[in-house]
Amino acid sequence: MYLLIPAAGSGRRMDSEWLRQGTAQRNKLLLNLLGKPLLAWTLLAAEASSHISWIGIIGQPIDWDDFTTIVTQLSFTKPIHLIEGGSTRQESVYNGLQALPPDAKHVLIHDGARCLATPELFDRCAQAVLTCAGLIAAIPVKDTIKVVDQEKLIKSTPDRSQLWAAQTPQGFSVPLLKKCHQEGRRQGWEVTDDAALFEQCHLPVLIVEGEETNLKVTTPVDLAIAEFILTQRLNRAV
Ligand SMILES: Nc1ccn([C@@H]2O[C@H](COP(=O)(O)OP(=O)(O)OP(=O)(O)O)[C@@H](O)[C@H]2O)c(=O)n1
Ligand SMILES: C[C@](O)(CO)[C@H](O)COP(=O)(O)O
Repeated sequence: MYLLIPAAGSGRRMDSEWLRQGTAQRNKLLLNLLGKPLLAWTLLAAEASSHISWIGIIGQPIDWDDFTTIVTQLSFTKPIHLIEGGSTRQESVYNGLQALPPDAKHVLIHDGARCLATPELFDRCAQAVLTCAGLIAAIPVKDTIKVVDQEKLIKSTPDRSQLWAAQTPQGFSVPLLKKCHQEGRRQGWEVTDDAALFEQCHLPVLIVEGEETNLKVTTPVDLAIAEFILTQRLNRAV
């Protein structure tokens, strides 16, 4: 199974003081999490998955030396390719799709920032994508969600039983996802995940049970929570 890891973001929602960590401002995926860069944890889970056989890291060229160091230090056995990212996640994934080998039939896409996804989740998604056109890992929403207008007045309260929080991995048939991305570019659609392009093209996307711990490190609080979860996990493994 082919895996693309978008890792070309700028981490605007991560406080800039945190991003500096005493040096120049850098990609949040290079932040230290229990002695390793955040991205290393994501890659370790992909390496441990029994279904992933090819990994493409989509990054900005300025980070490539750091990414190469991570890969070298962790002695990965799977082939890892560096692909140039774009100015949005959508553009980065588009570039990733163009860089897949021509024989790639299915692909998983997983945010570098979701560094707590387990190898089992990768495997579950990799198996399921062989039987459907598109899927995403997701979990039921725990909060009551409000739709709000510009004046911060509540407009409605959607039925929670129909709400799921989207995660990654997201998996797709490569030719279909390429077509959806092309259509999105043609029509100027701006989306925050790949499933949204499938939806806009009226293609079905299946939900695969995600993981509550599979959070996306977006703000400093997320980094603290990730550290806590990872510590618990590592202690349990001892
Ligand atoms: N131009 C971009 C923007 C984002 N990403 C990646 O998409 C994933 C999800 O994005 P997010 O967490 O929002 O990361 P950032 O864009 O870095 O954060 P922010 O939105 O706070 O700036 C991350 O792994 C990020 O590196 C990417 O590959 N290319
Ligand atoms: C793909 C994603 O992780 C699903 O939750 C998410 O949409 C990434 O982008 P975001 O802008 O941080 O929501």
